[in-house]
Amino acid sequence: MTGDAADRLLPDPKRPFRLIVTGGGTGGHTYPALTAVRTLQGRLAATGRALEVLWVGTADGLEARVAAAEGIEFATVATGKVRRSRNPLEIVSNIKDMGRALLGVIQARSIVSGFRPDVVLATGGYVAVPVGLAARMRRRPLVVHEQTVRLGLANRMLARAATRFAVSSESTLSLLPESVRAGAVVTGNPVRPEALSGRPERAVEALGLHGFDRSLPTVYVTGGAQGSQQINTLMYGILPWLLSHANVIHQCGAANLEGLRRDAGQLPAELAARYLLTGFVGPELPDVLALADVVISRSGAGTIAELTALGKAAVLIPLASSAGGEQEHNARHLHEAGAAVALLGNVSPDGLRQAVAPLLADPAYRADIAKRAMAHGRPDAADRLVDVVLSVASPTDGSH
Ligand SMILES: CC(=O)N[C@H]1[C@@H](OP(=O)(O)OP(=O)(O)OC[C@H]2O[C@@H](n3ccc(=O)[nH]c3=O)[C@H](O)[C@@H]2O)O[C@H](CO)[C@@H](O)[C@@H]1O
Repeated sequence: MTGDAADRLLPDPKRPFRLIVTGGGTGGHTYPALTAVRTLQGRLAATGRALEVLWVGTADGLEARVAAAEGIEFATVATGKVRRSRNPLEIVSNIKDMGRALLGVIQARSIVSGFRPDVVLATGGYVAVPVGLAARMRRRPLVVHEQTVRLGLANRMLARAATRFAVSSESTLSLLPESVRAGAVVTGNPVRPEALSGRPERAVEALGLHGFDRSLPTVYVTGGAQGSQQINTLMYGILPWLLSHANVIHQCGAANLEGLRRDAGQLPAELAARYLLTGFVGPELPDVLALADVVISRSGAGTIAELTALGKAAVLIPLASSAGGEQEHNARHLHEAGAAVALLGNVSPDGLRQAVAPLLADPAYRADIAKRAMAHGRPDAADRLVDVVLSVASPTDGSH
């Protein structure tokens, strides 16, 4: 949709567009929400219109910190976790949580009535449930977005309340109730715009990678936001070999950094010069991705969205216990399309070495996988989601 469409939806161009965004708990729910907000803001600004945003989340979730850092107004509601258990102790917790969930709905109703949003955008996590239900009760348009191929519990609960249900992958459509599927739309998973515009040289400067041998390929190893002990262990099984063929940036998770630093201290100096070990890659992430020729990674939804939007050759080692096996699904799906190399089941250091070696040795093979990966990317996912938000927008008439 263009700015013209936004004009049609908001007869009074001076009146700011009002959005309630809700979702959080983890980065997976938080960052796509933030990207959608920023994209909507940009689209409205292009037509000279302001955006008023209220983020409804939990005080201890990542979304509270992100909203504060971005200067987004923030409100909290009570949330309750729903467990499926017959354990008597858990039943007591469940009753308490149901009470909190009810309180959350009452609080959310009052927030929605007070803010009078043109649209409510929910991106998953427990907190999205009361806010989504309140949107329905107050008859405000509700857009629900699912990031992963499997439906999260919160989104399953909200599916029937949604005005439009947006998913990141075609394969999720069949999991939606039939009545919801008809109006569902595949947008992809919004990738923060800066992730797509990294520059290799900036990574070298910012991270002090002056010992890297630029005639060799660079491998970025990542275990997702928390790091992965499985990937760390595999890496230390192949590290001297890997460093004799490549430069390596290894994101190991903040909690694992100290222990691995001691092991890295054993590397010969000429190999150590080509190795950067870090707990978490912060604002340099886009530049690190730009520098990487090969990525060894978990297959969480956010990472997959970035790697495919950019077109990166990747070896994927899914987290076996991810909800509904979604990481395994992501990895297998790309592997079957020749768009990544997936290592499933019990992975050995030798298995990893055999998967990585041809990617390092053969730039044409690497480029082919990268090209196929890119065919799965949706760099315009945030724009598509914003299209959906604008298409359901209904100006409030003050009667709610
Ligand atoms: C352990 C777990 O429950 N994982 C889930 C979690 O993954 P998790 O949040 O770990 O992984 P995702 O791949 O979704 O997102 C990670 C995000 O953090 C960024 N990043 C990562 C490391 C780093 O050092 N710096 C950095 O900025 C990545 O670029 C990416 O944008 O939510 C995802 C849903 O979205 C799910 O698919 C995963 O199964």
